[in-house]
Amino acid sequence: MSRRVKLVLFSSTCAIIIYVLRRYYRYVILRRKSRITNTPATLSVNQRFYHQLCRLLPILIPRVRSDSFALLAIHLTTLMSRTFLSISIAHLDGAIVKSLVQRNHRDFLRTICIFLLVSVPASFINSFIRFIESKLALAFRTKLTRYAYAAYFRNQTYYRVSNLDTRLLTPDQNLTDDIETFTTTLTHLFSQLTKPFLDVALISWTLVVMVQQKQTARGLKEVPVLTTLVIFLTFLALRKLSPRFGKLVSEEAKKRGLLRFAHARIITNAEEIAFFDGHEVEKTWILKLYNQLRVQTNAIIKKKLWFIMLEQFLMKYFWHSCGMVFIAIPMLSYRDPTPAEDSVDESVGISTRTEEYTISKSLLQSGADAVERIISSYKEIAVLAGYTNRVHTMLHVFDECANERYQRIPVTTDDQSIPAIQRRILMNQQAKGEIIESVEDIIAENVPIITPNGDIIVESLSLKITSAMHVLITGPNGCGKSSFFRIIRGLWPIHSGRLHRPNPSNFFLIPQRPYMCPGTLRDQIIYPHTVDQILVSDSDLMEILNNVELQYIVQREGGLNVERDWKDILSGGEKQRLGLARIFYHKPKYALLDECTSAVSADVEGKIYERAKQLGVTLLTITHRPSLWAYHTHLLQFHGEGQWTFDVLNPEKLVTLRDEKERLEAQLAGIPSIRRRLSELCHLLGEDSKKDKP
Ligand SMILES: Nc1ncnc2c1ncn2[C@@H]1O[C@H](COP(=O)(O)OP(=O)(O)OP(=O)(O)O)[C@@H](O)[C@H]1O
Repeated sequence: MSRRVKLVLFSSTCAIIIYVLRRYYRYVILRRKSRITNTPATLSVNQRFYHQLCRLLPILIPRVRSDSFALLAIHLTTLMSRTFLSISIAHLDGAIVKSLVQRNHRDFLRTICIFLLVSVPASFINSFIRFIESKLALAFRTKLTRYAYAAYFRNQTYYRVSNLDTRLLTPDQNLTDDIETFTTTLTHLFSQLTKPFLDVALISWTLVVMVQQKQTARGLKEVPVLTTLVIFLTFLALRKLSPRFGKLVSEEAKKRGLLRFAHARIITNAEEIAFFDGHEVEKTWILKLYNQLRVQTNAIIKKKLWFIMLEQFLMKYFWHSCGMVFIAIPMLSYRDPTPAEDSVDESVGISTRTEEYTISKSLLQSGADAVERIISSYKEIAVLAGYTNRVHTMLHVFDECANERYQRIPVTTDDQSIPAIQRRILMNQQAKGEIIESVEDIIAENVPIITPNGDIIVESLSLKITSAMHVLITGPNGCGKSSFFRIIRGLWPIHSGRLHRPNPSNFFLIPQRPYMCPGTLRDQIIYPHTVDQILVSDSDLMEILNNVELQYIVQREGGLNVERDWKDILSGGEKQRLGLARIFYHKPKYALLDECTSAVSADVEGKIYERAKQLGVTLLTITHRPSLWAYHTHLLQFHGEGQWTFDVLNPEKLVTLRDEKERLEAQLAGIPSIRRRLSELCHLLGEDSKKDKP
């Protein structure tokens, strides 16, 4: 090896080592910084990205004997065969040119025929690569979607993610678009990168073999070193100047999700918006979100413009010039033939050199294309980093929420006037209350009711509800009645104290606006059971509908098996009664009734309550309706500002108190008109009112 080559090799190695060390140092500093500030590190191609990707890959390829692994193996084999085909096509190219220069008709026809024969599998393989790439992307997507759905529907994560945690603004988008884009980008990159790497390896090998066969040509040995150096320097320049595509596309995806969420909200609340004529407000809001998305997309387009320009200059024109120089070195340094060699037929020498030139040019061209693809996929890798982060964060948040570790926008507070328990919540510390599963009773021992935002509604609640009690829950708006249900059903965490309660399956909530699931009328009654889990016959279902005075609906809609958009075709009262029918099907230990009869007539309401009590269901009812007092034995009253009382309910006493309250209210309502009349009389008589005299 000459001194010049050694020097070039040494300086290239030093440059690579310095580069790797600098990258590592930057990663360590970034990690430390993100730990201190509790913020995620920047979204770029770094150790964090590799770490996240490595955690996702086992989900995509769980076992060697999985369909995704088989597809991956087929894909890799196909990519390899295409590389071999490219090399043989380059050799065939050279042979065609050689036969042309030699004017050898037979060889020319033979090589053309071989070329045509090779092009048949080559075309098939090209199309097959796309086919297998799509299949692989679909297999990855299916695996990841199934995994994510399992996590999303575990331990009420779907509720916790939206209500108790603020990290995922649009989980619907994470579960659909993000997973799809992540898997397609990953699969595409696999093809984009595997083939060029194979190409570079095999082409370099072929070129090195050719170089070794041409020991006589000066300058040939430096070509591989110089090529590597040019490629490395180009990579460094592009790496340094590349915008942060990962962060940009991740932001874009977030904004797209918010826009979609706003559209979904309009569809859900279309009737209310139409009644209010609220379209202008909604349009302004939607346009604002769209504009935010437009600005972000525009920023990406602009950044891409100059970056692609730079890429094109370096990898197309600069490399082309370098390639021509490298090919020219051995050609120009070709020494004159010795007298012995002179005897060889000169036309054979020229044709061989032309063949070698064509092969080298073709191979160098393919090699350059391959390296160009590797380097330009840096952009795509950055995009992949953005989506990897979104998918990884989604799964991480699902996991944390399932294990009751929530995060809202973190607030660091030393304000001593804030109660310690609230400070803990604001600083995202884990709930410390204790839940003990009991057989029958609900016993709360100093349990506070605290919203996910950390607002303390009730500081400490202690009571015992047995299955023989039917509890009426009343109080002003926002005092914590529904929150009490959320606490005993386990939707909200308990931050201190102790709660004994039966297994959550013993509770059944009927809200004011019951959820109508997609499916048949039968599905509505048995929800959340499916037809495979059904416990009763059709005649029992008719009996259930009879209990809520809804049997006519079967005839009206055309049977139990008919599918409708039940949310739209039933009236408010019918929906409430259908919701109540679920109690008669499931017969839970505790029915949590949250103003669920507000649109039901009093006589039907009474019948439903009586029937439910006969079935042995314990009723916990939130209501403002006095007509329901008669069906309850105890009263839990929230008075607001954290005050509450729990006592035996005496309906007669309550009726008397209510009558007195209504009488006083009526008297007070009359006072302004009495005052007005009095001042008129004073004016007519020209006298002062006695009331004004001291
Ligand atoms: N998911 C949530 N995140 C944060 N705060 C919430 C959440 N849900 C309810 N709250 C707050 O908790 C407080 C109590 O709400 P809750 O629904 O228990 O009231 P309520 O007594 O049932 O009122 P109403 O009679 O109006 O239904 C309210 O101030 C409300 O703003």
